[in-house]
Amino acid sequence: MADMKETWTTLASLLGTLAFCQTILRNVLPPQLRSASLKFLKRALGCYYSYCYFEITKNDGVNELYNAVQLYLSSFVSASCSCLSLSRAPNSSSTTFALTNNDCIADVFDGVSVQWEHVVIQSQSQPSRGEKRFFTLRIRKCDRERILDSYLDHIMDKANDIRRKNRERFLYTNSHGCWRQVPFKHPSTFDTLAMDPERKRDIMEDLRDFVAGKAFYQRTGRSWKRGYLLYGPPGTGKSSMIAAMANFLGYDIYDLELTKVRSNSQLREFLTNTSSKSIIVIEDIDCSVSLPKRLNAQQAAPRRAAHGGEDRNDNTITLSGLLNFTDGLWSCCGSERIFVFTSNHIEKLDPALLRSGRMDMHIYMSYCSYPALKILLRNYLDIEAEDLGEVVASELREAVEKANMTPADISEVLIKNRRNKGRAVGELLEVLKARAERNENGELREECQLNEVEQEEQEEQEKRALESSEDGSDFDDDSSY
Ligand SMILES: Nc1ncnc2c1ncn2[C@@H]1O[C@H](COP(=O)(O)OP(=O)(O)OP(=O)(O)O)[C@@H](O)[C@H]1O
Repeated sequence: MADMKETWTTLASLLGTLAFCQTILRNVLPPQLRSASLKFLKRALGCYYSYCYFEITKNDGVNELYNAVQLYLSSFVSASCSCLSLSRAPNSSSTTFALTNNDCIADVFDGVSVQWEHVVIQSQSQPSRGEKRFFTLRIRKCDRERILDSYLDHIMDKANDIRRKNRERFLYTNSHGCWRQVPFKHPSTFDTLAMDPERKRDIMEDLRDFVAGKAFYQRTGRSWKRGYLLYGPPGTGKSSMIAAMANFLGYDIYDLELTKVRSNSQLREFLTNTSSKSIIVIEDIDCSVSLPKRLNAQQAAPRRAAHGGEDRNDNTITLSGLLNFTDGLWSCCGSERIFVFTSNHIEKLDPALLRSGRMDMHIYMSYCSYPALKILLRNYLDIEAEDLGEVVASELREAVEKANMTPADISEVLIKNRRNKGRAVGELLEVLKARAERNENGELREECQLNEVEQEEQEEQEKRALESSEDGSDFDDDSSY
C-alpha cells in the first residue's frame, strides 16, 4: 500500500515538472524555433527507437543469402541459445546447430546491435504448399545506412569460411602438364606437431594475421600472399608442418614438383591455375632442379645465338622465373595465397630466394628438443613427462638435448612400444643416451659428413643428367590445364 502511494506521488511530481518545463519553453522560445526543435526531437527519438525489418526467405530456387545467414548464425547460436535445433547431414561427422522455429538471437556488428528471428509459418489454407521459412533481421533505422551492406558482406564471407572449413579439401600435384587432385586427409595439426610451443604459437599467430589481413594488404598496396621457408634436417616435420598449416587454415595444397615443369611460362600457367586460399609448396627447393641464375643482356645474347636466336628461358626454368613466380606481377593473380618452400640445406639456396617479401618467415625445424619430446610422449603414449618422476624426466631432458635425434626417429621408437608405456620410455631413454654418447665422441658428425658427401655426389650426377636433357624431351608434353 505504501509502495503504491509512493508511485503515485512520483508520477504526480513528474507530470508537474513536465508541465512546468512546457510553460517555460513556451514563454522563452519563439514559436518557429519551438516547432523546429520539437520536430527535431521527434525525428531523433523516432529514428532511435524505430526499426527496419528485412525478410530473407528460403526460396525453392537457391537464395544464397538465406543459406549464408543460416550457416553464419549456426556458428554462434550454440553458445548463446538454450533451445537449439540439431541436424546432421548424411555421411557427415559434424552436428549443425540452428535456431529453433520462431526463436530470436542478438548479434553485434561494428558496434551496432541487431536481432535475428527464425520464422516458420505453416500454410493453413493450402497445406500442400507446406511452410514458409525466413529469417527476419531487425536493425535500428539510424544504423541501416551505415551497416546493412557491410554486415551482409561480412555474413557472406563468414559463411564461405565455414563452408571451406567443412568441405572436402584437396591436394594437387602437377603431372602431365596439369594439376591432378586427390582428397587431402593428412591428420597433422598444430596440436600433434612436436616443436617448441612458443614458436608454434608465433607461427599460428602469423597465419591468423595473414588471413585477417585483407584490409592491411589493400591499404599497403601489397599482394595478399605470404612466404614461409621451412628448413632443417630430414624427419624434423617440414611436411607435417605444411599439413598442419593447411588444416589450421582450411586451405588446399598445391604441391609443385619443379622437375616436372618444362619452362618459365609453364610455371606461370601452373600458378594462374591455382585457386586462392591455398598453399603452394615446393619441397626440397635446393635439390629439386638446377636453376640457371638470372642473365644480364650481355650474358644472354651469346646463349641466345647458340640456340638459334631462341631465348633458352622458354625451354627451362630459371631462378628469375621462380622469383617471378613468387614475387612478380603474376604472383598477384588470385589472392590469399601462401608459398612454402622447404629445404634441408638453407646454405645452398640463392639469397635472392630468401629475401623478405619472398620468404617472409624462415622457420628452422630443429632436432627434437625437450618441449617437443613432451608433446610426442603425450600424443603417442598419452603420458605427461612430469608424471614419469623427477629422475626419469631430467634424464630424458638431458639425453634428448644432446642426442640430436629427429622427431621422426623418436616417433619410431615410441610407436614400436606403444602398448607398453614403461618399456617405450625405457627404450627411448636408452636410444637417446646412446645417440648422445656417439654425438659426444664425434662419431655421428663423421657419419653425417660421409652421408653428405655421398648425397652431394648423387645430386651432382642428377644435375648433369638434367642439363644434358635440357631440350625438354624428358618432360611431359601434355599441356592441358
Ligand atoms: N615435428 C614433428 N612433430 C610430429 N611428428 C613429426 C615431426 N617431425 C617428424 N614427425 C614424424 O615423422 C614423419 C616424417 O616427418 P616429415 O615428413 O614431416 O619430415 P620432413 O622434415 O618433411 O622430412 P623430409 O625433409 O625428409 O621431407 C611424420 O609422418 C611424422 O609422423
